[in-house]
Amino acid sequence: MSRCERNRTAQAGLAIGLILLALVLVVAVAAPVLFSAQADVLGPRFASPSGEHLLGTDAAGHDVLLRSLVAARLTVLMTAAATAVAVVLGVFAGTGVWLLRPRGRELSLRVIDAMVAFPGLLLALVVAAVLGAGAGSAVVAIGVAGIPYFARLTANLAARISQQEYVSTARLLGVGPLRVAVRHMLPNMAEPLLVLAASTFATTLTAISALSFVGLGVQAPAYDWGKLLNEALPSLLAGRPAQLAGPAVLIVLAGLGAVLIGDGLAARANPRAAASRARASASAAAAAPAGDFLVEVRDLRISAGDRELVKGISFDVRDGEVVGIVGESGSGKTLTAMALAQLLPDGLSAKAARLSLADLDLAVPVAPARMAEAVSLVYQDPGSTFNPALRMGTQLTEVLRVHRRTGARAARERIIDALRAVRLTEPERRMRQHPHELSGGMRQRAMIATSLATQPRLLIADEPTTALDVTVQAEILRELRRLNRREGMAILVISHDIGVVRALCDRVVVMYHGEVVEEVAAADLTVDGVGQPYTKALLEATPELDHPVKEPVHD
Ligand SMILES: Nc1ncnc2c1ncn2[C@@H]1O[C@H](COP(=O)(O)OP(=O)(O)OP(=O)(O)O)[C@@H](O)[C@H]1O
Repeated sequence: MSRCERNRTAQAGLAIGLILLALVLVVAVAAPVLFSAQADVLGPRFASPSGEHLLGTDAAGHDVLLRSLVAARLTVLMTAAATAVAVVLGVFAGTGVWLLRPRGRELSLRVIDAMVAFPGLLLALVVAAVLGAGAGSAVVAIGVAGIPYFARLTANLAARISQQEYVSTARLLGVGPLRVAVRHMLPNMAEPLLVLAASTFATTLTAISALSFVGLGVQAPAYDWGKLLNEALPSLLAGRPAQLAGPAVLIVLAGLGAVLIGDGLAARANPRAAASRARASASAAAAAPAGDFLVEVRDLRISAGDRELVKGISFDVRDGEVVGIVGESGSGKTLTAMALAQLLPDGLSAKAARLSLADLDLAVPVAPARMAEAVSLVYQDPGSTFNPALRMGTQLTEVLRVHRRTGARAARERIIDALRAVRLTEPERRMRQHPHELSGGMRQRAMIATSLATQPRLLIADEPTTALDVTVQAEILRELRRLNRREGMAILVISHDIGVVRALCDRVVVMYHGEVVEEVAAADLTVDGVGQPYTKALLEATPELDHPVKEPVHD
């Protein structure tokens, strides 16, 4: 079956699932109102199916069909409650795990893994036995047994989403972990959590019914489908299966509906396609600005355990200067920038003889609010820079609202001004749009605008044009250069493309295998001007850009 056919089948399944579950819900709502009294009327015992009693009667003389329909409400309520316990507490636990420090997180994940490996129904039986038989304890027991599954999924999703650039951006902006979790992470987990919730509804239904069937769930005179199955057992053994049919068919229909909905939702889940990459190129000349060192890096070493990834590099950035770090993939450019932004991934450690930004000592943890004032980041992929679940306006104004305590209206006006400054068209409309409604170039302009909002001393641009269409690249580079001139803000540009850094930068640091091999003025970036064979090879592999970036700036 082709992928397209599979998708169509899943969508048809979703529609059937929704219809089935809707029917069960209608029965659950209406049947107790319409048939409660009739379902309690006693007729002949063990009557066979007939026009009067379509599925016959039970040992006490109750109409089996009416009791099955009436039992829908209690069964669905218990199932929904137990599912809600599993979802809410599981998501809470999984998010909490992500908020812990790495060691606590690791330990908690191992505990969750062990609980997932423990059979859920066995755990539920233990909990139900401890709490005593009853509908309430069945809900708690089955709900508790479901918690580890949601906790593990949430923790795994949180680990993945926390690597997204919009989360790093929020962290750099000083947004607290709880707010990051609630605003930026949970909305992006909704889809997989919904899929798991739908299939959990089905397993919870059978588990709740199983508990009532073995006598640990609903107690007489109340009844759910599991209890009706229990009562039908003697009839089944006596060769009268009809009594079983009502609850059994309804359990299957409700469970099938939930499973089909889960499958349909899973098929609709549409993982974001990786952005296509293109290469930029450029040419021109620039004057090297002078001034005090804004950034000082001395003997910076970044390690993963005992593996050294950045091996004692040193360089400086002056106030107002545009410095490029160039080198092939894996040479340590991004890690160097992340060390400067204090955003190194877990498991990596940095030490340096000196690592400073203006008066901030970056070798020790700096309060996020101060970091947010000092550094801004522009990432490679403008598609993943923004949270897809939030409107542009909400996220663009976040930095001002969190740090400057700026009111919503004033923050909006400032950001609209900033969007105008980076020449984004129709800024008011953009604020109302979601990230996917903007082109890559627009999103990158918006990112640059928001990174200017705190008037940072240093802007780190990590491959700012790599993911953009080739026609947009030169525009964005020109925009960065213009802002550098106008705002006097220093920029550290990370790129594997020597053409980009030559076009944009005053000075270039060339990295190779975690070391600085050469530092050279951008004006000297010619095959004859550089000293190292590695830099020459990079230059020889670089095409020229048609449009100059360092054109005069007229503002
Ligand atoms: N979290 C991590 N744990 C372990 N190793 C890592 C981690 N992040 C990066 N590395 C390794 O560190 C080295 C430098 O990575 P870095 O991302 O700084 O390279 P880069 O020069 O920016 O490359 P690219 O242009 O591909 O992003 C690479 O070998 C990479 O595999």
